[in-house]
Formats: sequence, C-alpha cells, structure tokens
Amino acid sequence: KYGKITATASFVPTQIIKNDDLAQIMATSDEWIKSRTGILERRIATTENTSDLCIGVAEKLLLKSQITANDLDFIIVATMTPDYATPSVACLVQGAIGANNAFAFDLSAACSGFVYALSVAEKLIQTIAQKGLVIGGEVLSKCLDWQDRTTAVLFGDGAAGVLLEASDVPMIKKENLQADGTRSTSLTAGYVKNDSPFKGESPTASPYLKMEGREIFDFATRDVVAAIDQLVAEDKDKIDFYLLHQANSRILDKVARKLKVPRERFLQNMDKYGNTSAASIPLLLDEAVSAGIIRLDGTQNLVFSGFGGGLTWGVIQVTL
Ligand SMILES: O=C(O)C1CCN(c2ccc(-c3cc(CO)ccc3Cl)cn2)CC1
Repeated sequence: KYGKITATASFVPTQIIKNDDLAQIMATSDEWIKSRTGILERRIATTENTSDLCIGVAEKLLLKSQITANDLDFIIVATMTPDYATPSVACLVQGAIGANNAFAFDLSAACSGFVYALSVAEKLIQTIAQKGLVIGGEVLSKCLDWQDRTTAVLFGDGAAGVLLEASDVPMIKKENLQADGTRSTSLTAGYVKNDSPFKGESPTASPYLKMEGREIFDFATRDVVAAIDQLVAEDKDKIDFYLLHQANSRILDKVARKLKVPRERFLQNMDKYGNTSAASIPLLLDEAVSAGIIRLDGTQNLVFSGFGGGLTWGVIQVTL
C-alpha cells in the first residue's frame, strides 16, 4: 500500500496586513515590496499561536473527509515556529481533536518542512500506518525583527495540510531530499541562549529571523533548480503544475526560465500570504484544490519543492 493525499485544508489568521500597513511602521513601500517579491498582503496572528492554526486545519480535514479523529494513526506538523519546544504542536493538535490512537511529532526543516514531512509520512503508510495528518504551520511574525525592513515585509502566518490514507496506487513517483549544514548561517531564527548559572562565555545568535538574501536567492535559483531538473528530467513536459515554496515571485520567474517550463505551470499565492515557510506549499495546494485546478482524481502530475533554512531542499514528483 502507498500513501495518498485524500483531502486538503487551510487555516490562516483573520488579520490582513497590507504592504501599506507596513509602510506606516517602517521605511518601506507597497511599490518596493510588490516589485521585489510579488507580495501584496499577508496574514499576521493577533491571538493565534501555531497550534491554534494547525488545530484549525486538522478540524477542517476531519470535516472534509469521512474519518474520525480516532481513525488517525499519526499527526506530523512541519514548523519552525512551534508554541513550545515541548509539547510539540502535533501533540497539541492530537489532544485538541481527540486523536487518541495517533502518535504525534513536529518536524523541523524550515521551508522544506512540508516536503520532508510528506515524504516521511508516506513511508509510515507504506509500513505501520493507515491514516495520518501532515500539516505545515507557522506564526513567523513572532520571530521577525519588526525593525528590519529587509525581512519583516517578506513573511506571513498560516497553516495548511493534507490527510494521507492508504491506497493501492503509488502517489510519489520520484523524490529527492537534501541538506547542506555548511550554509546553515545563511538563514537563522529562534536561537535560544544558555542562561544557566554554570554557563561559560560562548558565542550566541539572534532570536530574530536573519537571512542573507543574496545567498538564499542564489541557492534557490541554482541548487534547487538543479535538483528539480535532475529529478523530473524526461518527465518535464508531463508535469501539469509546479508547486514551489512561495518565497518570492521573481524566484519563480527565474526557476521557470532555467527549467524552460512555461511560467503559468508555476502556481503562486505569495501575493496574498507572503512567505509562510512550511505552510506555503500545502496552502497553495489547498487553494488549487478548492479552485478545481487540482482535482485529486489521480490524473494530474505535480511537483512539490521546498527550500530554505538548514539549508534544506526537497523535490517530490507526485500523481494526484
Ligand atoms: O529584491 C530584493 O532586494 C530582495 C532580495 C532578497 N529577497 C529574498 C531572498 C530570499 C528569499 C527566500 C527566503 C526563504 C525563507 O523561507 C526561502 C527561500 C528564499 Cl529564495 C526571499 N526573498 C527578497 C527581495
């Protein structure tokens, strides 16, 4: 048996922050943000934390499908902004929906989180499980430096995910997950200082999200493009849609050009949500399913690709 996506759902904070709202509190402009990123607005949490958003997704997935919480064997949440180190967001979701038979854990792979989690979850269905939830969820707004216009304007909050169920038909055709820890400092967030009475003098990092934009931009348009090209190879023209991590519209332009694939096959919604890290691919998938663009009828070939902090990147070719 294989894992198959049988339902998708999203849950985003109610508060919409437009580019002009940011221009009121920092030296930026709608024009700069729009032209350099393609972002027009983003959701920013007020009272919601990451677990609240992920619980919302889980409840919607149960409503949309014929299963009950007790049917679930596992819950995986991909996040870089958990409420706590422990309990995991996944355990908070498990408790809230009453999935008493599900084991639950968070997966930390930044913007590659959903792709890593989908790959791991699918192997669980192939071996020990029948049904599980894979959710990407972030409240990035709690780790941003709101005095730093180079990062604060890029990110947003949100969650989305899928229900994975056992099927006789293989969904994943090819996959390739990668990491490069030697470039770990290009994108960091959430460093926790040691504050014990025994601590010595050691270097620390910032609790705020810090990004070497140029390095990450080049990483996306070189390493990630190469990984997609190598994986998809001769299937390139059979792919209906490419669902890439929604970091920046200009990156999608460059990736499409380098892959020699029509730009229209690269779905996008960063205009409405900004960069939501692990939530960006499932958010895009759920919107495409709701719009009837992706039908979940087993006839469409898609590529998911996440890339970001770690550095991590991953490519999965699926038939949905
Ligand atoms: O044009 C400019 O001056 C700037 C140049 C730098 N930009 C960037 C650079 C990198 C990212 C990014 C971030 C992540 C983290 O999830 C992952 C993947 C990427 Cl490619 C997003 N924007 C914004 C516009």
